[in-house]
Amino acid sequence: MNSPAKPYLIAPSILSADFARLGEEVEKVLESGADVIHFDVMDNHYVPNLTFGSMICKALRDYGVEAPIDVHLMVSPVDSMIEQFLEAGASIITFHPEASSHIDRSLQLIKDGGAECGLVLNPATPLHYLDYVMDKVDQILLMSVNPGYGGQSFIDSTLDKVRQVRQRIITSGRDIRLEVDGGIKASNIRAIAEAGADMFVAGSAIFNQEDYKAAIDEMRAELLLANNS
Ligand SMILES: O=C(CO)[C@@H](O)[C@H](O)COP(=O)(O)O
Ligand SMILES: [Fe+2]
Repeated sequence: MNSPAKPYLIAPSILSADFARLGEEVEKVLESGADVIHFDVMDNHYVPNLTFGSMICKALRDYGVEAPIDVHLMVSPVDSMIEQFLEAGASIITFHPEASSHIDRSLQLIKDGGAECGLVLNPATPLHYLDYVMDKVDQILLMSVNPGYGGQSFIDSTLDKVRQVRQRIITSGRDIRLEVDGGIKASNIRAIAEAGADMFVAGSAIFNQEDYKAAIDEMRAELLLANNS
């Protein structure tokens, strides 16, 4: 059985939003039914692209955004960025284990700062990174594209990985969210949910549409059809 323990969460990635109007974009996507704001931090070192830092996260909080902000750190090293994002009001912070020298310490740093913590595994990153942290993580993020850019195609081998991680979560007996990120759209979200995911990042499939609500509603309709029994 692949049944997730929590309702499905849709997390638009602001990487595909209009940065010149970021506050309005975030407001609009939340009004359109988004559950969480996914915040992609890239450093032109761990990944070959550069986005935004903690000041933008703080600016969104100051603008009045109260929804959970899910910070996906694609940076190396990670610990100084974790501290900055804790101060900036991040709700969830995930990082790539190969970008941290001391994975357990980085996870504990996030927890001690009052945020939820998790690891991100790239398409070719093995699951063994999860072996000794299942008692600690609140969330596991499986990348379904290679990190660095929005608008890429979903890598199908992720589905098997999702099934395997769902089994690990069930075995752990803990309530750990399983998030998938990259190339998600209405046409594939149901299969990803049926494999065991319960949190879905979508950037281009939402922000590249005229009507954000229609895009999110279409994804929710597909999720309602997901058969997890
Ligand atoms: O972390 C990343 C890319 O590195 C993602 O969060 C993307 O921003 C998702 O964008 P789409 O694939 O949905 O357009
Ligand atoms: Fe992301």
